[in-house]
Amino acid sequence: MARIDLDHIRHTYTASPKSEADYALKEVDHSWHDGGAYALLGPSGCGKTTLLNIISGLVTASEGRILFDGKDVTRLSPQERNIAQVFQFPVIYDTMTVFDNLAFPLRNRTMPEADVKRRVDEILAMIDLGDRAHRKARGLTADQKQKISLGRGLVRSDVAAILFDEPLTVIDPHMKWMLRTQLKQLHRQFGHTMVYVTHDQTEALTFADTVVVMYDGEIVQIGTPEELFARPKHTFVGYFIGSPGMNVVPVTLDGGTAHVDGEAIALPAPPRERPQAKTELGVRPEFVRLTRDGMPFSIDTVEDLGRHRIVRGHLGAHAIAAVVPENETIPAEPRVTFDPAGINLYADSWRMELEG
Ligand SMILES: Nc1ncnc2c1ncn2[C@@H]1O[C@H](COP(=O)(O)OP(=O)(O)OP(=O)(O)O)[C@@H](O)[C@H]1O
Repeated sequence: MARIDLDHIRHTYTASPKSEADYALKEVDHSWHDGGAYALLGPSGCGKTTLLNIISGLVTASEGRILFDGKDVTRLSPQERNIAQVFQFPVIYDTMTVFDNLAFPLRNRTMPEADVKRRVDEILAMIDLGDRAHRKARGLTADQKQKISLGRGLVRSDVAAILFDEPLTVIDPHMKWMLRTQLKQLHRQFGHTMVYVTHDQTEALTFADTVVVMYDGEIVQIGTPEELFARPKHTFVGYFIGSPGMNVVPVTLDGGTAHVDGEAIALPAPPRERPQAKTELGVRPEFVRLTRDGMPFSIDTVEDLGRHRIVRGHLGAHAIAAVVPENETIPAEPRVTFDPAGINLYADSWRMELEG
């Protein structure tokens, strides 16, 4: 397994890029530690696959270097980098049996047959295909074939990293949950460096220790699921992670107070700098309280999810969502307050540090 250093990587698919907008991947300069479980999370087109393919060697970055354990692998092929990669759709040998598909990467490296059998049997149990081991892959369903692909990615324990590109797209929802849990267990057991691309926050947050959130060709935050929830560095992170996402309202600032539509909101502390830029206040629905005192609030809808309700309404012209626990009553004429512990401030979409 390897530490991965992304040294000032940039990538463009354009022959002669003229501006930053021509880069599918803006500058990435990070170290990912040996044995880490990383998820690359972001919407379609934000550059996740480009970054993953740069790590695997399927794409050579236009600029910068990539190092595995300090060794420059920028110009090396995926085989030379010793990487396992699992794609969105099955990549298997249809005419081979399930067992032989899984054994192939091991036999290629001349592993003794007894060890091949032990390892393949372990993986077959994990992907729940033990009873089909000696069937040809050709006759299997799409999700069974994808499980073989996943198994092939996991079968070797001597790879530098295992890369997954939306590997569970064709798997049915229940199996998805099981495989994700097993991947996590496997990671704990063997400590592989794993990088997992997805646009699904549940998949990212349950799989990874560290989530890398991408937006428009840029990494906007790298953090634990808890950090992304409590302190989104960019309004996009607040909006993209969480269900519903963070409420964001434009404010003007006056020391330790934010003003929205003539209403004053006490901040936990004044911001360190005086921003010239567009300022916004972000508060997750879990920190919005519906009370009898506070700012005027009109309710549009109440959605009962069993354990809590999601109340959507308006503070002046601004849409606000609140999560209300099942055991709390919603006042007949509700007003709204924001728990200071959940308040974040943003200048031009980037989080501002507060004093103290
Ligand atoms: N081979 C290519 N040639 C030209 N442009 C490309 C190529 N591959 C990707 N792009 C462009 O680069 C940008 C990033 O694409 P990329 O596939 O890396 O994003 P993504 O986050 O993985 O999206 P998705 O989830 O849809 O795969 C997009 O604007 C895409 O159109």
